[in-house]
Order: sequence, then C-alpha cells, then structure tokens
Amino acid sequence: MLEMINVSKSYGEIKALRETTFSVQPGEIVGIVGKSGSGKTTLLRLLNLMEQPSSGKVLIDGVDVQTLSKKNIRQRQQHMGMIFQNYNLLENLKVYDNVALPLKLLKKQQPEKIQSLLEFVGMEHKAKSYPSQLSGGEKQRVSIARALSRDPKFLLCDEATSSLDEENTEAVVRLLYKTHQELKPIIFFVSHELETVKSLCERILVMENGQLVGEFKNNPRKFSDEKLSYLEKVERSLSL
Ligand SMILES: Nc1ncnc2c1ncn2[C@@H]1O[C@H](COP(=O)(O)OP(=O)(O)OP(=O)(O)O)[C@@H](O)[C@H]1O
Repeated sequence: MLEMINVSKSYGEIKALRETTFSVQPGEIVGIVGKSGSGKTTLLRLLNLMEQPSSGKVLIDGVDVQTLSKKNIRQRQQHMGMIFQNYNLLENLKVYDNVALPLKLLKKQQPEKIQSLLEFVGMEHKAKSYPSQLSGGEKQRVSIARALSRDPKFLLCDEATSSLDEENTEAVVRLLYKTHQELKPIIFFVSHELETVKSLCERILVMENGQLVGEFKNNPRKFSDEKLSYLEKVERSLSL
C-alpha cells in the first residue's frame, strides 16, 4: 500500500504540490489528470522517491520514506518501473540490450526473462534493431518491457501515450491493461488526455495548482481480443 499524508513540495518560492493526501491499494490503476504545471510530475517524482516532501509523509507499506537510508531508497526504487513520454531508450543499444540494462546494472543476466518480456510486449522480432529504427509505439512497448524487467510493484507512467497517434495509444493502453491483468502492479497513469485515462483507469484523481481537487470512480473500457483493421475502427467510431 502507498500513502501520501498532507504532502507538500516546494521548489524555492514555487509550491509544486500542496497538502496532498491519498492512498492506493495493491492492484489499483490510478489516473492522474490536470493541466500543464498542475503538479502531476512532481507527484510521480515523490512516489518514485526521486524527490523528498518539503512537508508531510509518503508511506510505502507503512514505512515513512524519509526514514530510509540512500541504500534502502535505491532498493525500493528497484521495484518501481518508470515509463516516459520520450521513451528514454539508449539510442546506441539494441532493443534487447535496452530491456536487459536494468538487470545488467544489478549484475544479473537473465536471457530467458528478456526474451519472454520482448514476447510479452510483442517486440521479439525487433530485438536486434536500434531505437532509431522503431516507430513511437514500438519504442514505448520496448520501454514497457524494460520497466517490467525488475518485476515492479509500481508502474509509474508519465504522459506515456502523449507522443503517440490514436492507434499506437490504443496499443500501449492495451499493453498496460494486459500488464495489470497478468502482473498486477499498482499503475499510476499521468496524462492530460482524459479520454485515454478513462479507457484504462478505475480511479481518476484531478490536480489543479498543485492540489488534488477531485477524485472520480470510472468504468474503464473492456478490451476484447477483437482485432479490427484501421478502416474498421474508423467505420465503427463514425457509426457511434
Ligand atoms: N525542479 C523544479 N524546479 C523548480 N520548479 C519546478 C521543478 N519541477 C517542477 N517545478 C514547477 O512546479 C510546478 C508543477 O510542475 P509539474 O512538472 O509537476 O507539473 P505537471 O502537471 O507535470 O506539468 P506538465 O503536464 O507540463 O508536465 C510548475 O510550476 C513547475 O514549473
């Protein structure tokens, strides 16, 4: 379980986050929406322990993260996967090596696991390609495989689909849904695209001026296995 109690974060004069309180249970998918500058990324950086609160407490499984040593923080961070808008893949490494990197940094070699992650995200056929040879949607699938390599308890997605077209957005959302069904991490999905958040998240938090100003329950889309062609999708959406 993850809790924020009355958390504020300031950068000098700027109050990026103000007295924010919420908790998240295992297995939840939480959407965080808000306009640019509303504090969404700051909230994620507090959750992934890249930042410490200026006041208030962040608790992970009941432990106040401010009491953790640097070593303990690094250990906790190993159970957190990050997914970014710009993918953050290393351009000089092949797809396989990008996915293998987090385990390699822990001095672990698990080729079977890397292979099965590439299969999980449907990118095994591009294992030897470089990121520059992939589309945006493919890059994001590789970055999801990399984020899953350390079996994260938390998957933190910061505008993960905001650079993608409609079709690739759907592919990434489907993949996050499958990740949630099969691996059950807590997923935070930060985005300014409300429709995308609605398609994935059961719970939606709304931020404004560094504050949590609202919270809604939502029925996410039920993803079927039905594979429609692009033409069929346009046809279906126009007939709604
Ligand atoms: N490291 C920093 N130093 C100074 N100010 C910062 C820093 N990080 C964020 N801020 C400020 O805090 C506020 C919230 O920023 P944050 O990046 O959390 O918003 P956001 O909702 O993620 O915005 P966007 O959707 O544009 O990414 C903004 O006013 C921003 O300029």
